[in-house]
Amino acid sequence: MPRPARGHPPGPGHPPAPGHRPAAEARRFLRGRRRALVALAGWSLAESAHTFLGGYAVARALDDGFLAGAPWTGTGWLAAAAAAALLGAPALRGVFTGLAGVVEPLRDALVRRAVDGALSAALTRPARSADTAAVSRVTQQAELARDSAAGLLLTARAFVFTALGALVGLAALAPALLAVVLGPLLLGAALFAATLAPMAALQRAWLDNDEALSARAGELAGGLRDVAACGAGPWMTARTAGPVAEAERLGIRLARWAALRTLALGVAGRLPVVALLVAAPWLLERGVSAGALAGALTYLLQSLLPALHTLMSALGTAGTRLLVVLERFPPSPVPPPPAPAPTCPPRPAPPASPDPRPDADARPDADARPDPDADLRPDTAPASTPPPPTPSAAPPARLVPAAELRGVTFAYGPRARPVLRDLDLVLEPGEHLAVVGPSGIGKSTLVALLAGQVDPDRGTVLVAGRPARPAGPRPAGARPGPDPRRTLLPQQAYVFTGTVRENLDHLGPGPAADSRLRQAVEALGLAALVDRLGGLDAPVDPERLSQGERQQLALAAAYVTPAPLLLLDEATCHLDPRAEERAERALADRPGTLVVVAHRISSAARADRVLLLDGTRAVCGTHEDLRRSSPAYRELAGVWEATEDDG
Ligand SMILES: Nc1ncnc2c1ncn2[C@@H]1O[C@H](COP(=O)(O)OP(=O)(O)OP(=O)(O)O)[C@@H](O)[C@H]1O
Repeated sequence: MPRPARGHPPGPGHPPAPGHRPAAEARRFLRGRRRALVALAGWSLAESAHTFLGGYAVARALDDGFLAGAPWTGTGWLAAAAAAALLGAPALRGVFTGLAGVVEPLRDALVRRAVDGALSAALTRPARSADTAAVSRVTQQAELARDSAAGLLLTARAFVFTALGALVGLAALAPALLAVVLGPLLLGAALFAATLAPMAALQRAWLDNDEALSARAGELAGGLRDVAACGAGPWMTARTAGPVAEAERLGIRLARWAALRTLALGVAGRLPVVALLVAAPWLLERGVSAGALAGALTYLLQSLLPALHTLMSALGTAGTRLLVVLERFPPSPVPPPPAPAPTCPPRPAPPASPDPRPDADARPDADARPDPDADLRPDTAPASTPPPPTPSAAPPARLVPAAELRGVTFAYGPRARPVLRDLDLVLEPGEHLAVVGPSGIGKSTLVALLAGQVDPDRGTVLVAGRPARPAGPRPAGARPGPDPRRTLLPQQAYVFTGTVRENLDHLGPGPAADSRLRQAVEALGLAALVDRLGGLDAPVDPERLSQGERQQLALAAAYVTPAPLLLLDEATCHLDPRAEERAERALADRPGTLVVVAHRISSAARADRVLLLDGTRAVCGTHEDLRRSSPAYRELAGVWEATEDDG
């Protein structure tokens, strides 16, 4: 039977994980590749020899050769420059080999991380739809990251070593040349560097907004026909106007920064040449030769400026792209820091009033059928069991909590991601709690912990002050059967071939009085059904009951039981909203504590408090509190309201 439609807040495709710092991780990665980087630097140094010779040979060819009337000497210097360029080829080959030693492991690491992330998400949250984006991360995005990193590394080292060769060459020709060229060069580089961080931040914001816009457009596109039929165009426009305006605003800001970056390129690329030409007479006066001036121009125009231009473009495009792509990969699988303990503390203590159950500590007689109210006393340990862990934080005047989770962490397996982490929850006697959250988030797991079906990996689960799942063998003389402290109703109602009476009182410790059964039938609105079946002693054929009727009988049985804690895990999912409301109100009014895994907003709104599970975060409060303070709850409530309206 399909479960009722439920949703969880849509989010951007794969937003960067909080605390995910690709730049820091990149530094760590590079530190681990020192040998490959040193090889790359060595080959780059060899390659930079031809940069040095490029300008120096031109200067010598002019000063010692062509201008000095020795053309063969000049030709010899030019031939030496050409030979250096040819000898640079093996060095270039070495550069690419060194580069592969850095970027191929990067690609492998990213692929591994994407596969690990997708597999662990699939194992821990199988209920979620498949992470199809992982395919793109394993193929295209990993390639993109590898190519961008290679381009960036190649141009960065080309610039560093070209600049080294050129600056050494300028200093060798005439130190005065350096004084003229260095100022504008550094000014342009500083201007460019200043644009990097703001542009990266803007590009990231632009991308996030773009993803949010596509998600919203996708959401709305699915209902276009209904939007047109209902005349909801203006509403739809209002829903998308925000991201569209934001895209425009970010686009304009990006364009402004791009203009500043172009200016920086102009300053760094053209100003040194202009400065050299303007300063030429001054340089000549100081004994700088015509050949040295021509050599300096060769350094600028042929080596330094192209390298600078390539570096700036690469940083601006490949650099930003790399940063953004890396953010799409799940962070490295280091154990996540413990999440701030999500707490659901007890409700404020009621004003000092006498305990309505004066002998709350008295153990009900195990064999006699106690009156309903007496049955709801917190069940204390029999004398033969070890003393319960005392909830030491509880002030003396407070009742023993109906149930308590302290720092509970639980995972379905030693290597699985925890479903619940460091969860604190205190349920007061008589309280009505609704547990909500997206599919597969851990609501049933929480109920299973309270029902003592599973043990927490860390932390404590207490029911009526004692471990939810008592350790060790059953004390001698203790009656077998369900734990009298709680009753769990799962989604699939248990109704068996027997009489109506047997189906109603099988959860209790013994036969229930007729008056109690009739009270349950009345409270749950089952009179018509019981009459149709032929009364309390009529036989029940479960096959001839609807799913809703089976759930109603099971809910009536829970009403009859004296268990002080009732756990409903979607036990009303086959009831219509009115029948669900009637059942929940009846069970909440019955003395005892009620925990309901809710699948309708109306069900959550009825509860005293709502616990919203949302990944490692959990928030708790009244329906109104959460509506005000929790965007995730508002989103969930919105989806439910839409579903209920449709229904
Ligand atoms: N027996 C199990 N073994 C392994 N994983 C499990 C088991 N039971 C549940 N899980 C996983 O634990 C996570 C929490 O499951 P749980 O049933 O508690 O979620 P839920 O919020 O109740 O979901 P739903 O609303 O869909 O019922 C899910 O990812 C689920 O696949």
